[in-house]
Amino acid sequence: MSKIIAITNQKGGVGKTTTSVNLGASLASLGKRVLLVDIDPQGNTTSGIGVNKADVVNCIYDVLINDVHPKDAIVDTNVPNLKILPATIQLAGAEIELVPTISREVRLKKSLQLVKHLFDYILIDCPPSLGLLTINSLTAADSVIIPIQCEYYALEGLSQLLNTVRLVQKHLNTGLQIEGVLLTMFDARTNLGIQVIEEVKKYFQTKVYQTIIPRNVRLSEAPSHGQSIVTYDPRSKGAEVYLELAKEVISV
Ligand SMILES: Nc1ncnc2c1ncn2[C@@H]1O[C@H](COP(=O)(O)OP(=O)(O)OP(=O)(O)O)[C@@H](O)[C@H]1O
Ligand SMILES: [Mg+2]
Repeated sequence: MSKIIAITNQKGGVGKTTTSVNLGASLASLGKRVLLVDIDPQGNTTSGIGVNKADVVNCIYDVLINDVHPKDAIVDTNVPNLKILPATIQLAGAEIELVPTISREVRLKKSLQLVKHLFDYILIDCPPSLGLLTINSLTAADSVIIPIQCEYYALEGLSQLLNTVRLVQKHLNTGLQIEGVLLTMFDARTNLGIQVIEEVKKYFQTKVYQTIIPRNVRLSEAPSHGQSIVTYDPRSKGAEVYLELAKEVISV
């Protein structure tokens, strides 16, 4: 059975893209057929997995706005079992161009329905906003993973995100669930990180993944080499924890 998971948090720089790429590659290394959907105009997942944006013929923009079939936009990555529907800067216009279009919130859902059967997991890397691209992602998804950075302002804005999830559940996608909450960039040397973990666990309880992603320099280096951690440094702590997370995701 295939599952569409949106990796979302409107807060910037919390580890959405790092999680999309490395969870995706880890699931693929466990034999799952995975599609990454880059719906962030920054296109960090696209470049981070080694796709040269200049070579992209059709991107997610063409799928959302020009009715291009997703099969004509999906490309292979350097990881077996892992494909990507890439984003380029063209997508920056989509947020505004979608506003007057018919069924603007369900465009991604309709497109992904056409290819869902080809994959075990579809991971959508959301932009840091709650605009129409994120609404499309939440409408298309079966569930959401919310990465939360282990730092002081971590919980700020979370009620707004959860409110958006509730609104989408009410009006657009009644089946939408919270897949899990992922603590990222944990630094064991600070008390603050431990406090954030306690607070997030108090709030989300069993929804919080056992796997906590620590700060790991190899994870931050990998994208500049166009690689996931699975191929960049499979022996690193970063590779180990994302593999653990993949096993947790599969186990539910
Ligand atoms: N566990 C980690 N250890 C070290 N660096 C990390 C880790 N996770 C993410 N980073 C780095 O932190 C920065 C932000 O991470 P990332 O791009 O994944 O966040 P994001 O939520 O996708 O950001 P945006 O909101 O801009 O899309 C990046 O430079 C990334 O390499
Ligand atoms: Mg990102």
